[in-house]
Amino acid sequence: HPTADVVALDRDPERARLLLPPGSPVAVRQTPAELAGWQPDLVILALKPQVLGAALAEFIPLLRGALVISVAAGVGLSRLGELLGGHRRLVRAMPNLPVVVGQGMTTLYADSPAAADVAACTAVFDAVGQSAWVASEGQIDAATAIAGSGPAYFLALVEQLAKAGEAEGLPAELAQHLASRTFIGAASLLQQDGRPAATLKAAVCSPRGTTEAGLAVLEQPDALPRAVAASVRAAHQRAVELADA
Ligand SMILES: NC(=O)C1=CN([C@@H]2O[C@H](COP(=O)(O)OP(=O)(O)OC[C@H]3O[C@@H](n4cnc5c(N)ncnc54)[C@H](OP(=O)(O)O)[C@@H]3O)[C@@H](O)[C@H]2O)C=CC1
Ligand SMILES: O=C(O)[C@@H]1CCC=N1
Repeated sequence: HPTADVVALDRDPERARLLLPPGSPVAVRQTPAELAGWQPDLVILALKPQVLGAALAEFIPLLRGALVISVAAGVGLSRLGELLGGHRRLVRAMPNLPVVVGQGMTTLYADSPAAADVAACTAVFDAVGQSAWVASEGQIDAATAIAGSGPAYFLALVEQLAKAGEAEGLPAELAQHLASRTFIGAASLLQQDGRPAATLKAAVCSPRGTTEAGLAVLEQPDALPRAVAASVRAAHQRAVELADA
């Protein structure tokens, strides 16, 4: 936000500065103690679930009065509240990696949040893509398995498509280029056209053509449908496990 004072805390401030664009007004500090006396309105905790338990105590003095957003996969509001000394103005967010190019999809949940807090969180995550609030905390873990981890699934498919292209006789570099441009093109089409994926998929299939032949294999119940369902189930399960990490 152009008028906000933004401070990034990172154990390695030099590395953090390298992530900021030249001339960025964001200040970088190493420890919460360096911000003693400052009362931020909004704090985003972007630590791994496994380190939250050990790391959060030193943040408690900084957070008084702040709206706190955690992006940690799996870690529930009740545990976050305990780790933050009973802090209650808490929101769970699950963004995804495309936030770095302004195309993120973030899922949000809080227990009975104030309207102003909903508006503040929505503004933060809409600035880097789109956001959606879910009705129950459990849905955040399911959304993590879809949108949080999802970019990696699609990128894994691009990898496999490129490998398959190579196996069919294309040069490796060309196969990679074809696979990634096809992925980007299909995603742009989905975005701009507005019709559901199933409808656009049907538009690619010429009667008795090549796509039908490919999909007949890919969409066998034991192939893509099973692999995707099992992968999402494993990611969802892992989010639930991380609650106790
Ligand atoms: N990657 C993704 O696409 C998404 C990740 N998330 C969530 O974001 C969080 C971060 O994940 P991710 O960015 O992938 O992980 P990273 O390991 O890249 O980032 C974790 C950061 O926390 C720092 N850190 C570790 N221990 C401490 C500590 N004790 N005190 C202060 N800082 C510490 C790490 O520093 P150092 O490198 O020095 O260890 C690192 O900068 C996780 O909770 C994850 O669930 C949510 C949505 C999507
Ligand atoms: O892999 C993870 O645990 C995190 C959460 C969603 C994406 N990355």
